[in-house]
Amino acid sequence: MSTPAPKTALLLLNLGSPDELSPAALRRYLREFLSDRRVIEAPRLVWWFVLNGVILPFRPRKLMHAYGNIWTEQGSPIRTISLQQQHALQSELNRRLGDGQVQVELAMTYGNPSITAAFERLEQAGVERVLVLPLFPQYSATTTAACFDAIARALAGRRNIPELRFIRQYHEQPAYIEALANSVREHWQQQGRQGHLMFSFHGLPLSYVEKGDPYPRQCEATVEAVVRQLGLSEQEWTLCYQSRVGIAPWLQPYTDETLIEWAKEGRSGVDVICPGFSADCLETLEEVAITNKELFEEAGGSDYQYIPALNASSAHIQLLADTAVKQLGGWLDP
Ligand SMILES: C=CC1=C(C)c2cc3[nH]c(cc4nc(cc5[nH]c(cc1n2)c(C)c5CCC(=O)O)C(CCC(=O)O)=C4C)c(C)c3C=C
Ligand SMILES: [Fe+2]
Ligand SMILES: [Fe+2]
Repeated sequence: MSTPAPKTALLLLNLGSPDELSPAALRRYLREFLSDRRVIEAPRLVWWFVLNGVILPFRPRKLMHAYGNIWTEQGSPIRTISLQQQHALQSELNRRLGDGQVQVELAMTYGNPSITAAFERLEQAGVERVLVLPLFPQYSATTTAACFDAIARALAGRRNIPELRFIRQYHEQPAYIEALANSVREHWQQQGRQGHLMFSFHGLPLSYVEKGDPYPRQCEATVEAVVRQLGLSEQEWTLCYQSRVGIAPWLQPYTDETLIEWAKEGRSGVDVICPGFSADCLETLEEVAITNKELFEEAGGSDYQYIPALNASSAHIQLLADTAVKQLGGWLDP
């Protein structure tokens, strides 16, 4: 009889969200998130004054209203949806590989459930091999590499660390492209098709890209593949970047400014999809689906629709399972 393979886990990572809807919880979350050097590259001393003197005293109160618009009884949507993804993926991997072959865990880079707590649970379960899947399809140092650093920090000082594999990106994976294209087609069937399809991605400071972050090239590759599948002409789609913070230039064109410009030009009818967000969150549900719609309509536009993220849809779970299984090669019982 051969010895069974060491126990294996799949660790899903997303960005994180405040624990509760209160200024104190928001401040705690923002402090952790915006203290990460992967996210903010400004000189430390300057940033310390900006964070403690400008951002933390004022932004939590402003964000209370934004989060209040999307908060549910279960809490923040990104956390609820990520938990649904974890459970659905656990069932799918049990079905594909057999019960108990791979334990699926969830953690957030910032806040809870924390990466440290996830590794503690895995250690208690006797897991010796961990495949890490950051739920960011397009690689960026600000997100994917921040996950890597957070894992290293969580394991620092441990005597026994597990064997690790790390998935860097899946922006061009055929199943991802197909899931996005199908979600657009389904939306068109159910809600009607608007004249233009906008792809809106979270932005990045331009200086990060100039220093070598490949993120925008990967966003472009995703969009090119999806529009090819949908058979769209150049005039039927636009790629934009949203959610900029601060006064430095970020990736352009900006989503909000583009929408206002279109509305002023008398162009109406736009479907917006956000392929970089694997779960709906503040930036999609509040910024894109509510605030940007209001901006568009106030500037004279009409017929604006948001296409939900892939979330815990069957197509999404299948593609995440495919991605994981491919990377688990050699780790499982034959
Ligand atoms: C200021 C720097 C920021 C960079 C760089 C950045 C990159 C980046 N972020 C995401 C995904 C998400 N960001 C979210 C919220 C959010 N992002 C920033 C700042 C930067 N993000 C802030 C300050 C916040 C908090 C809200 C706000 O103050 O506006 C979220 C949503 C979390 C939630 O609770 O729902 C996600 C998801 C990506 C993918 C990305 C780079 C590619
Ligand atoms: Fe962000
Ligand atoms: Fe935002």
